[in-house]
Amino acid sequence: MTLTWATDSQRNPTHPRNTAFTHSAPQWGAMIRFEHVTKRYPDGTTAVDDLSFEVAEGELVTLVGPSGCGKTTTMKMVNRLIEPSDGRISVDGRDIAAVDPVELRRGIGYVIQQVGLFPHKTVLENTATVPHLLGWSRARARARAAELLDLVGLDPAVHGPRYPEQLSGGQRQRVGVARALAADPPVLLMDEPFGAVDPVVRDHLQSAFLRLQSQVRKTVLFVTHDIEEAVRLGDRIAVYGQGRIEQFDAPAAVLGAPATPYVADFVGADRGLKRLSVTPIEEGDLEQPPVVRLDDPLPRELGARWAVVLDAAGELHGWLSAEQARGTGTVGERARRMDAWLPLGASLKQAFSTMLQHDAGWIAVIDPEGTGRFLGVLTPARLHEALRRSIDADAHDIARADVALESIETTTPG
Ligand SMILES: Nc1ncnc2c1ncn2[C@@H]1O[C@H](COP(=O)(O)OP(=O)(O)OP(=O)(O)O)[C@@H](O)[C@H]1O
Repeated sequence: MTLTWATDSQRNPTHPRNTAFTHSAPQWGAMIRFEHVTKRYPDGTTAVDDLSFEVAEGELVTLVGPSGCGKTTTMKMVNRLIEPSDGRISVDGRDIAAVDPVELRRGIGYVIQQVGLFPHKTVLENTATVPHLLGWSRARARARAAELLDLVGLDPAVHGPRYPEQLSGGQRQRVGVARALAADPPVLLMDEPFGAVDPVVRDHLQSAFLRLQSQVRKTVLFVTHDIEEAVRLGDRIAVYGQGRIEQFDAPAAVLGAPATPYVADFVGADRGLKRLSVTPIEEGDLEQPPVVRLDDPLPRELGARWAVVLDAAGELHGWLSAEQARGTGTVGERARRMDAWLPLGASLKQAFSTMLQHDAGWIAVIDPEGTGRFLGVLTPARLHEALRRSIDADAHDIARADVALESIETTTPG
């Protein structure tokens, strides 16, 4: 499949997604900028109060907070479904007050909880809606729609001809995402898009969306009231109090150093556990067990309780215990399949959950680039060390920031 979306931010080492535990503002260009934005509704409610923040190009920012704190109002001001009472919002450098709302919305995909698919149109037709409106030829719009369905994990041949009511809730949300992306908008607004599905489906949708975002690198504002979702998806998180942002920071920083007692309370006492979601498995976390090949003769002595079994191409096949190694024949005749594996860069939470799911004492870690190359194994002890590393690194960063601040204060004349 060939996609024409911009992916420059993917290669940019200063991009927020590529710099772990970013505390500072992004160095990449701002795509969405709020400057002193206030929204007062006619009945006197101040939904958003003097809000200023920036979202970098290709960055995914989650807006999280309790019901009624102003998240949806913030989001709807970006595509001018709601007009601010005060302040200025710009998208890609243009003050949106001066942009025709219809033109503005062409560059902004919008995904909401109740997907709002047209019931009398097929999934493929639904997905092709915006390209049609933009005047694309029928063939081009349908080809694009098929490509998008594939990208969100639906088979265009199977699901494309169906009607929305013939899909599950999770599948409908995927169509909603595909439809929002169909005209290739640089900006995506997502308002609790996965709020109406059960936790298991939600988990799948989040994983699928993260994979998708790593390919398409849209600038995303994502509203949720679920701190776990905010932490898992966001490059940075805006934690809302009443109409104001209490903290705007990388997930690890929000978990590691809540800026106010309100944020600490919102994040919850189990924030150490939530940290598992934002700490990736790194190569240095892996152990190197003995390795044998599928067509090797059984080695008799492994020198360990088990060994990893690779196929001729070096891809993970399974494992072999010390007892199984003692017979005669080839490794392939005795090896067991290994289902507990993850790509490098998956979160420690995924690692922990995979261990539990497969009742495995360790998990294999493979190359994330799709080659399937075996890199090493993660054990519970190493998982614990990785978690400690993450906490220590954060404490160190925060201490460093304090030192930097002190030295500015002490060296500033006057
Ligand atoms: N049209 C309106 N008129 C008056 N007040 C409104 C209007 N729309 C929203 N509000 C109020 O503005 C505040 C912020 O609402 P908003 O929908 O932005 O919150 P939210 O954080 O998205 O909440 P939720 O998570 O429940 O969707 C709330 O107090 C809400 O009652």
